[in-house]
Amino acid sequence: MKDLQAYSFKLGKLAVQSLIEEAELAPKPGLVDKNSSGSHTDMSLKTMIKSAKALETTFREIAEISFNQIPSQELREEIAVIGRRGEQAMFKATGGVNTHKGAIWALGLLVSSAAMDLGKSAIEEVAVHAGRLALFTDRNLPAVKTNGSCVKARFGVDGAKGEAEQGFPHVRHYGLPILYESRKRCMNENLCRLNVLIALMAELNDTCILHRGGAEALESTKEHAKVILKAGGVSTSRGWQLLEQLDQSLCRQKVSPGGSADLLAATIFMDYLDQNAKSEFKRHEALLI
Ligand SMILES: CC(C)(COP(=O)(O)OP(=O)(O)OC[C@H]1O[C@@H](n2cnc3c(N)ncnc32)[C@H](O[C@H]2O[C@H](COP(=O)(O)OP(=O)(O)OP(=O)(O)O)[C@@H](O)[C@H]2O)[C@@H]1O)[C@@H](O)C(=O)NCCC(=O)NCCS
Ligand SMILES: Nc1ncnc2[nH]cnc12
Repeated sequence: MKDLQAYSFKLGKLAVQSLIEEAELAPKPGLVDKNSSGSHTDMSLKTMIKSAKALETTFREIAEISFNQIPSQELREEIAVIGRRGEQAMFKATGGVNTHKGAIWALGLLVSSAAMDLGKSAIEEVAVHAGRLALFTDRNLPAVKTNGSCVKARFGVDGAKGEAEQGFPHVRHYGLPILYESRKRCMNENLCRLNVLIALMAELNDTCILHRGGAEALESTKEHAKVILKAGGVSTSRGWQLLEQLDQSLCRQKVSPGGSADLLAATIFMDYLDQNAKSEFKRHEALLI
């Protein structure tokens, strides 16, 4: 019982910390960061931080209810209730602004999965189990039109739901690998995380970009992000210059890669889980010597 409470508390803190670190990271093209509000007129870094902090209870409750469970219909619907309460807490904290809806979804599922076995699984498995949970239908989902549902119907993309149901492939195949590869190249952590964002933007069918800018904006954003990666990433002077140009271009179009920002937060969270598991393993090894 003590383990459960301590681990749930930790997961809640790590999820919030990941959201705050994502929000602060700068310069992020079109997004809110510590330098500017990007393409947004209704949010600032202050709003993002307030929103993130208001979600700690949500993540902790999701962790508590997921302890010792396996992905199931019942658990899926239980965390949906908590997740929707989290959305209300977010709207209350931000005065009605949608800062973190996609992040509540992604991190909620990942927290649930991490809590199922108290951190004994490798992070790959955490993402895959989160996907299994997402595959259960939430029978209480209110039938409301969302930006995501309209865009998915119009452009035939998977969106946030599909990303989760497939076990977060963009986090596993792009986010985490580029984070590790950038660290090997001895970049500072800021640059490593900016590279993660760019790698996600190069591949993701972000429904936020599609909603505000259509298919043309999505394609040009992906292409521009790919050129940054080809230039060696944001740590090269050419890559940095291209990053600044991308920011200017997205702000001019009032387009924002909110889905990529959520998956950056998910990547940061998964990396913290991994570091946590490794330090626990070392602690056990030391006890055995
Ligand atoms: C399954 C849900 C995610 C709902 O799905 P739906 O398809 O209805 O999607 P949306 O309501 O539109 O929200 C999805 C948000 O996910 C982010 N996102 C976008 N593309 C992707 C992608 N390819 N992969 C992963 N994630 C993606 C994105 O969130 C960020 O942007 C938000 C702002 O977006 P936007 O809606 O465009 O902005 P608004 O201000 O509202 O409008 P405009 O200003 O542009 O006019 C911001 O919040 C970021 O987080 C998408 O917005 C899920 O939410 C659901 O079913 N929840 C119910 C509860 C539940 O089951 N919870 C369980 C786990 S806790
Ligand atoms: N930093 C950010 N700016 C705008 N929208 C976001 N959604 C998630 N993170 C965001």
